[in-house]
Amino acid sequence: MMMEIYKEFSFDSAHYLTQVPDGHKCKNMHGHTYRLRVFLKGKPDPQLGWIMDFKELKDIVNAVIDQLDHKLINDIPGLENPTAENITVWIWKQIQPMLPLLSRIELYETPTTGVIYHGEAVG
Ligand SMILES: Nc1nc2c(c(=O)[nH]1)N=C([C@H](O)[C@H](O)COP(=O)(O)OP(=O)(O)OP(=O)(O)O)CN2
Ligand SMILES: [Zn+2]
Repeated sequence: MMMEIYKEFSFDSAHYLTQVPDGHKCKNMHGHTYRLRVFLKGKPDPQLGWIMDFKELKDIVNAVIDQLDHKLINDIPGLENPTAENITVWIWKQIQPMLPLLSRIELYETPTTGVIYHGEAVG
């Protein structure tokens, strides 16, 4: 029985976009309360009755989010142009090696804007 589980996180960060034209509002430093949903896909273990312990998932993702929370994201190597798209791929690359069942992440930059990413197909 295949299922998806998810856990939601949030972090508060500052950023500015480096590649937008002069005059674009996002060239100015500003902040967001980002919301992140991390999805895992798999079959529940018959004994434990779960795909993965939410607590274990929380600890893995929080260790990565701690690098972003209350930071200027532009200062982080690889995130010099921190669009929602680039932050999403960065988070995926950080957590995927520890989460083999990772199926999708969703990053919401505002209540009305976000990115959904399924990773790159292997091969
Ligand atoms: N494709 C993308 N477009 C934009 C990004 C992005 O990361 N990817 N980022 C920004 C800004 O950083 C910021 O998110 C502003 O976005 P916007 O939706 O304009 O935010 P508002 O809060 O002003 O939106 P309202 O719906 O008007 O309140 C811009 N674009
Ligand atoms: Zn922004």
